Amino acid sequence: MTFHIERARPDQVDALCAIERAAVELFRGHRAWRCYRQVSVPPEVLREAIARGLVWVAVIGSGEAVGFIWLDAEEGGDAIGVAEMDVLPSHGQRGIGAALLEHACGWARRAGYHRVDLGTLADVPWNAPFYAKHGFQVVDKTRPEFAFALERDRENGFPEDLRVFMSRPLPPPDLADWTVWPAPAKVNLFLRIVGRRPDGYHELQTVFRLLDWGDEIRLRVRTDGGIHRLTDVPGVPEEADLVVRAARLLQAHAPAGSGADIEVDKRVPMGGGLGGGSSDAATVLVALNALWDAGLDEDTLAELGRQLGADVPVFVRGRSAWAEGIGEKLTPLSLPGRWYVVLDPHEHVPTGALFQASELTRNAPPATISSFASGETVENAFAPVVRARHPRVAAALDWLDGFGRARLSGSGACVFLETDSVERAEAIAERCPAGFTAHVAKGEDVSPLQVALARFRGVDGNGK
Ligand SMILES: C[C@@](CO)(OP(=O)(O)O)[C@H](O)COP(=O)(O)OP(=O)(O)OC[C@H]1O[C@@H](n2ccc(N)nc2=O)[C@H](O)[C@@H]1O
Ligand SMILES: Nc1ncnc2c1ncn2[C@@H]1O[C@H](COP(=O)(O)OP(=O)(O)O)[C@@H](O)[C@H]1O
Repeated sequence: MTFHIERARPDQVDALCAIERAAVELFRGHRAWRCYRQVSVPPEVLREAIARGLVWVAVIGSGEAVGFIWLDAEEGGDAIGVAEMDVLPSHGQRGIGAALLEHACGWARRAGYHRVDLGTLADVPWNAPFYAKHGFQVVDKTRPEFAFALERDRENGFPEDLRVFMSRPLPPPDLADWTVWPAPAKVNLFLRIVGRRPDGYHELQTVFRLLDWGDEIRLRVRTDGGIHRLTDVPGVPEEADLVVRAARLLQAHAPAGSGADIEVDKRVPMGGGLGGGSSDAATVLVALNALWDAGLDEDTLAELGRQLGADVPVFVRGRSAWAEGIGEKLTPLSLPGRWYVVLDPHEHVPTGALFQASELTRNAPPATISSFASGETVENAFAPVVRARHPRVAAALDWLDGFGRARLSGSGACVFLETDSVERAEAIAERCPAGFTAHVAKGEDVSPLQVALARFRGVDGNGK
């Protein structure tokens, strides 16, 4: 039987939960059975992992998913964990688990991770012995990174003596092959327009909150100077794509012959006010600067970014920030830990046209960081204009307003609500009306791109 491995889709969540339930049946009679029977994969958490590209499925000819692997980046640092791997018992013994494991480890290596960790059972042949065959070694279970998992085991009554933690070191990524980079989305926690420059651009004040969710950019260095985008982005021709424009802009500063193949996994809605295109461009600038050994400093990269779009510098610098000017004068902020329900009304709002709207308030009195921090300043100058012109966005704001204070991000069309806990954000997202799409994302002070860059730098220790 042939199968292939691909990224899981959100509509496969139920099928994957069913695979997990079926796989657990193999533990009947084992000491872990009682615990496995009671605790199952939370679908909403799995859905969030799928949205972050951390789940892969094995699919057979009929299109049926028969196994999956789920990586968990929560551990932080240079390691990534295997949260779950299951294959339908009816499809066991066919190398599907091994292929899923290799696929996920290959991705982790290309993303610059140094190690894959997992927790499993010592005495079950398809657990620890299987992983040992695939390069994992038992490690000290008192290591701090396993404390949380052990605590959960205790709560769930899991047989602690049979629990082992295993690690597989990953070789450094081959920098001449594909490498994988995050391009996080942002929301604007408020947005005020305080003036207009002679060139027509608007002076604004905003707070950019970077998120832990976004697009994925894959890069493969070329030595013939070619810049090629290998994936289609609907509505964006190759030459107009900000990833291609960013690479070309950087080329002038890179060693002769520097080129790249580029793949983009678009997850962030385009023209949604979440800065997806700007973030893609920033990721290309930052990652190719490292891969090409171009040696540009952050200020120079941010200036190149500004030439591509007002929102690009914040993604290059990679800190949630208070912004002024056209969005390029940035003061990093350390913001409280918050989660966001981001609602996509599936509407395209043209940024340029909104900035030209005659009814836009463009002479607001300047706000201060303290008025923002006190919660007094949360409005978005575009919101009344977008509400009046785009009824779908107005409907999304009204629905989300039912749970708290909904806000527009940037010039829209996406709207969001800030919450104190991931559980509350997920509970709201679960109730998302048909016709809108909800995403749950965590606010980050430091961009996942900077975290990835640090991982890659750690690979050879010389700043590459
Ligand atoms: C409104 C914001 C808020 O974060 O975000 P989005 O809604 O795009 O995410 C940004 O200011 C958008 O930045 P970005 O999308 O990079 O804008 P650009 O490509 O530079 O400009 C698009 C058009 O918007 C207008 N523009 C943009 C920024 C600015 N400060 N003043 C402007 O007048 C210009 O007419 C420009 O032609
Ligand atoms: N890689 C890209 N991803 C998304 N949009 C892109 C890209 N390259 C160019 N664009 C163009 O930039 C526009 C704005 O994109 P985006 O940054 O996603 O939204 P926003 O500026 O509203 O936050 C899109 O409508 C698209 O035409």
